[in-house]
Amino acid sequence: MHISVIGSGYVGTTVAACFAELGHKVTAIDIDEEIVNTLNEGKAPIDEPGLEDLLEKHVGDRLEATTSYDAVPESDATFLAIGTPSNADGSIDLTALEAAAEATGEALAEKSERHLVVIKSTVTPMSIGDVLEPAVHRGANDNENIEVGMNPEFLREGSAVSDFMHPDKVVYGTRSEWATDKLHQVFEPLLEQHDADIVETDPATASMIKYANNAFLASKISLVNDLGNICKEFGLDAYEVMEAVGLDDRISEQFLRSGVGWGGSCFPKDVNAIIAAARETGYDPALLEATVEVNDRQPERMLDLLEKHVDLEGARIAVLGLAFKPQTDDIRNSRAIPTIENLQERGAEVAAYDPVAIDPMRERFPEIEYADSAADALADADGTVVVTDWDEFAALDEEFDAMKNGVVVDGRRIIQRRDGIIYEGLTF
Ligand SMILES: NC(=O)c1ccc[n+]([C@@H]2O[C@H](COP(=O)([O-])OP(=O)(O)OC[C@H]3O[C@@H](n4cnc5c(N)ncnc54)[C@H](O)[C@@H]3O)[C@@H](O)[C@H]2O)c1
Ligand SMILES: O=c1ccn([C@@H]2O[C@H](COP(=O)(O)OP(=O)(O)O[C@H]3O[C@H](CO)[C@@H](O)[C@H](O)[C@H]3O)[C@@H](O)[C@H]2O)c(=O)[nH]1
Repeated sequence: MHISVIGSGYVGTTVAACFAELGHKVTAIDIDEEIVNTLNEGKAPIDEPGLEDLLEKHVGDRLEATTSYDAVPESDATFLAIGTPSNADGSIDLTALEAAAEATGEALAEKSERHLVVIKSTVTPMSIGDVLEPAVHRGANDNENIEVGMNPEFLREGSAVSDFMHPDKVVYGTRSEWATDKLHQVFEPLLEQHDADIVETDPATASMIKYANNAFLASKISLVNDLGNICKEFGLDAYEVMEAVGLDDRISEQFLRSGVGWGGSCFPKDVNAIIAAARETGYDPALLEATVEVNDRQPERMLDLLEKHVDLEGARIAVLGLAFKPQTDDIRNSRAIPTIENLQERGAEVAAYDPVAIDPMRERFPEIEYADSAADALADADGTVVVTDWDEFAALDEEFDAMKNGVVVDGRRIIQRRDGIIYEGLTF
């Protein structure tokens, strides 16, 4: 099949490269010329394990990038993977996606065969029928050959390629059997090599499945953090407790790591978006609001623990980890951001370190010190907070001896306890 993928960010680039790996011919379309040029050199515009290998293999052969929508009508199906950021009130901003949907429609106005336009972006259920379908049809001058479907994406950053190639489920949100068959043709090569559940439903339900998935996972972590805070008050180790709880199949051992909370480009945006969409109907989503509240409190709790040992006014505090999770340089909604802000409010001087995410954080906080290594950040520090669970932090040992005052507050349970440090786990 020939597939056009509109938007070459985290999702679009991964999807385009993986579709090519599955044997499809792919045209990746983005309005950003720099991204398009990078892709056409066989390089990845984002840092994801395995992505560049796929691009090197397929660019110039099955995969091509362009800023033009000309290839859209020549393709058999079009996937839209455009960002859906948050508005100030938490609702999603559909401006960029709506523009791309309309441009896709325009490119398909004269097409005489049926064509499926698939929303890959995360969008609230009502926005498909209310905004995106009308945008595609408006652009296409109501060409009746054009149909819109929804295929939510569940990949995680840091393991995007592997997650895409090994999904638990593939969701087809369509309005016709023809569209379901078309989506199945796209995913057949993947499903031949990997056994995944197929969910066939309508577009609005498909998009709600995505929100319910993320809201559930974020709430699971917030619940574990709430229980973890209680464990800490009782002098108990939440990790020991949750390891046993996770043995219950109904709960599962995944996403039970308590600590400084969840960040990234999805959980905060998506939980707030579904809260905002629910409120618009008049419903009060009390549990999801608590999910956000517990998460917002964790960085402050970490600093309260630090302040039990160190007067933060004028103190030098090492912040280990800036990315929202390991294996990525993405700092969007990283827990490091409220941690640094909070340290600054309490009068501390910050010495920050991350193996890959210093450059993006420098744009957000140009005024703080960035160390070249964890050891440099720790040298002469009055205290340390651990925000991201990078493996290299687990290997730290005598580096702690260079601290002025060896207080370590571990927000991810990654640091080995040793003589010479005063260790405080956030929930253990
Ligand atoms: N990042 C993830 O891990 C992830 C996982 C699952 C779902 N999602 C969802 O997928 C969607 C995309 O997320 P992302 O992180 O890839 O976004 P992103 O911001 O990284 O990428 C979006 C891309 O779209 C391009 N673009 C904007 N307008 C365009 C237009 N009119 N035509 C062509 N290209 C255009 C931008 O230049 C950018 O490269 C969002 O709805 C997000 O919630 C993201
Ligand atoms: O037990 C855990 C697991 C995760 N986290 C934190 O949760 C956040 C999100 O982690 P993760 O889910 O691994 O990364 P994302 O790339 O944000 O992926 C989520 O968001 C994507 C975008 O919607 C979805 O596609 C994925 O299925 C969903 O896991 C990170 O800050 C993690 O540190 C914890 O605190 N404890």
